[in-house]
Amino acid sequence: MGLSDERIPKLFGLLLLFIAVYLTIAFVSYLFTWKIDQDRVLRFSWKLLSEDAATVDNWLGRLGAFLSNFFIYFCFGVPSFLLVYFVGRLGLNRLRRAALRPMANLFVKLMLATIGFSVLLSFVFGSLTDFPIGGGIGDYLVSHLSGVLGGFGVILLLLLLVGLYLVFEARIDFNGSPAQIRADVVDHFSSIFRGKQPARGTSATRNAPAAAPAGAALSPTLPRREGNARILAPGGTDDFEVEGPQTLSEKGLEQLKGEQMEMPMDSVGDLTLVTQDPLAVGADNLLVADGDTGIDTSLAVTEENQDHSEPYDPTLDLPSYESPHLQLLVEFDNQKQEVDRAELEANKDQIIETLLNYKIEITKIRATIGPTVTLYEIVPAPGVRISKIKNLEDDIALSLAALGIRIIAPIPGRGTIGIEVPNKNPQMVSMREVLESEKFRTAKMDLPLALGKTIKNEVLIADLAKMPHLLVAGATGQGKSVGINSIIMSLLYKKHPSQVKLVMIDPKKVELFPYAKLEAHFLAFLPGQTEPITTETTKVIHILNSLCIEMDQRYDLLKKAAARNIKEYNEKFVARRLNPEKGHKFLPFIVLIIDEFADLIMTAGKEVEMPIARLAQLSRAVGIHLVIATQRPSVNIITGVIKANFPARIAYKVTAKVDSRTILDAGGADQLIGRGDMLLSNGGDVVRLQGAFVDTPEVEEVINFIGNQRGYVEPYLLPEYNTDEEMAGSGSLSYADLDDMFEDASRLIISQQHGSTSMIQRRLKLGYNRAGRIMDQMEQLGIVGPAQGSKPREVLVYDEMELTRFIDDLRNKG
Ligand SMILES: Nc1ncnc2c1ncn2[C@@H]1O[C@H](COP(=O)(O)OP(=O)(O)OP(=O)(O)O)[C@@H](O)[C@H]1O
Repeated sequence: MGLSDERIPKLFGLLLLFIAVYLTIAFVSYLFTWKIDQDRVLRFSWKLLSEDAATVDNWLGRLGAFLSNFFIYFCFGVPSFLLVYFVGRLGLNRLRRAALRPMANLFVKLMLATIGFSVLLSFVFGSLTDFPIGGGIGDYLVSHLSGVLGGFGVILLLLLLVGLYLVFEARIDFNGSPAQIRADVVDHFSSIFRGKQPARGTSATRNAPAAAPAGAALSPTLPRREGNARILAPGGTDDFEVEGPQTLSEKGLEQLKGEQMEMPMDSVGDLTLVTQDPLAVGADNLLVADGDTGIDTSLAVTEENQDHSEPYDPTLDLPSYESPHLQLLVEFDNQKQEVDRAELEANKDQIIETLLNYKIEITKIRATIGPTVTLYEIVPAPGVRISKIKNLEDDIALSLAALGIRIIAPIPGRGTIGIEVPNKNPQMVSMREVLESEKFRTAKMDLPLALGKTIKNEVLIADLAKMPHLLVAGATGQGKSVGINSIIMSLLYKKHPSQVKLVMIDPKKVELFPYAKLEAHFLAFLPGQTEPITTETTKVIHILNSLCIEMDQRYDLLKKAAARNIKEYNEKFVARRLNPEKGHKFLPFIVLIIDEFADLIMTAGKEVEMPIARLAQLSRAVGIHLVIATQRPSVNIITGVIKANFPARIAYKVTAKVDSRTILDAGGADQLIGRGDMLLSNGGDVVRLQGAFVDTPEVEEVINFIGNQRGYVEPYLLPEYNTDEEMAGSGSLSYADLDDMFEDASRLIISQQHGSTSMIQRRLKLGYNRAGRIMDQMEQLGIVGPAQGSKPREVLVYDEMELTRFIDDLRNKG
């Protein structure tokens, strides 16, 4: 029986945990038994282990006595406990199969701390006690240092070391008040011990964009080294000076010469952060600030229940639910793929030459190596106009003639030009590595999506809740289905079934089919629906309208709770300030996923388009978000109405520039290279990403893992949508019956969201009777609610497009 790869690190982890516990007990015991045991241990040394005659008092026997004496007496004294802590952490790390790199960092830090503390303890307490408090190493260093620096000098040295640590590692800003500085220091150390990335800088500056560390720089004036090609790992950055003075960054080259730079894929190494990435917009930039939800809550009646017992925990509905673990996903071993120095040089030369052909001189080229493409950022010579390069974009691309060249002229916010050239050996970005990344694991977003990696190898996590809807388009076979799966996987990995529900629509009946197994956990559908994934167009229309009703109902709940959005509402509910007996309930986010909406638009047109538009316009505040995908990026599918309501868009490779324009309002998607290479646009910024890859078997593993667990007894049902009722409402009314001013009056009422007859009278200069008749017609069509005495009527339609649909329907009925 062989052990699978997966189990070996776990076994190792368990062993390390055992060692950590063993050493802890032995060390604690040493504190009490050292005096009695020390003679015996020193007498026998390591022979103690085989000397049956020797007896010791250490709670863990001769081995315990030997090891604790070795570490505490001979080595580091009491700070030896820090090393035991490290062994424990390493054990946990192996057990969870997390990234190893942070462990190396932790080891270095703990080692330095151990030595530092042993010196400190020896120095301060060494002469006061017989106990080897700072250990042999601490005593040795203190005796030598005091000889050289004197006692006072040692104190100063220790203070200097502490100061250096606080300035360089903890990045404490000493400008703050003493309390603030203290809080930052405590924060820093506690985050180390909690195993988080230590907090750096002050609480005030911590959220500011990271300062850019210096990067590696290479000069093209250096001899070419083909044949002796230096290897650069993806994410590395290279500068080439074309002319002009050598820059300081030359130093970087000297340090890097002949070295092989490898970067772990789950982190952004120093090299990648040479500059604030001109293209890669971090997740924060993608987030749209919570806007006004349009609900006037000032008059709303708050139904607050003053029960301040334990907060409500929605996850207790399924208390034993276990989120899928990362081992269900495949770990790709592709860290070895690198970009060849010769490849970089050749591309650089070709770019310079091509530009020279067009009489464009440049002063500097910098290369940033991403997983799929390398970005060459060019600084044009003074006097060269960016517009000239922009105009020559197509010619330049043609001259460079490699598939997938994209020119960004200029890179937004910088006076430079970007040329992206595909790497010979593109690197796969696995779902597992993005989900495993610190960024995803610590993401505090409502609906985090791990989309892939930027040109700088940074994992990009976007919050769907803030997008707030996503349009995904691209030609067939370029990665759209994989992309949709990675979006769903992100949610499944991060969320409990009580927190998010998925409504899935799949007219092609293939892509989303496996998710049916999540029926009792993550899916939401209509009552009486036999297949949890909706495929038929008529059902799709029902489900979309049902979601509109769900949205309206949620708005009502929010209004009653005087909450502006789902977050505020749920916060109140969790704090038990809303009474469930009055209809309040915890509201999960709802994500509607439509894989291939082209077929729907083609067959049902406005009937599908309008509820999608209505949802997209209004559903954000109540936690309903849409992800719609198509492989037919033409204007009759991605209509103006759809586009206007989906600011966040993903484009995979398309065949023609016009398709790219249809999706993104910009070219570029036609120059992608496929296989998950994509552009993410969020209201203007376009970021190139290599999408995370997840294969169907992996998806199935995750689905089975969840599906085989106990789920809800009742699935999450959306409100009934009854077309008959709607028909009955307008049944007696035909288009011809409508008043000539009906449309104008309705538009007025909807735009003002104020259902008053006197307003129609006043604004449209109509008599009382006529205005009243129009109001009745509106009620019959369900545009406004019934009369409420002297109060204005409730307006039931939120936007004019919905009105257009009503009127079109009526007109078509004749
Ligand atoms: N992120 C990715 N990384 C690497 N390869 C990918 C990635 N995404 C897709 N591919 C490759 O491209 C192939 C097609 O991807 P996918 O099935 O997602 O395309 P699609 O656009 O959905 O196609 P269709 O429209 O026919 O369903 C995959 O089988 C895979 O080999």
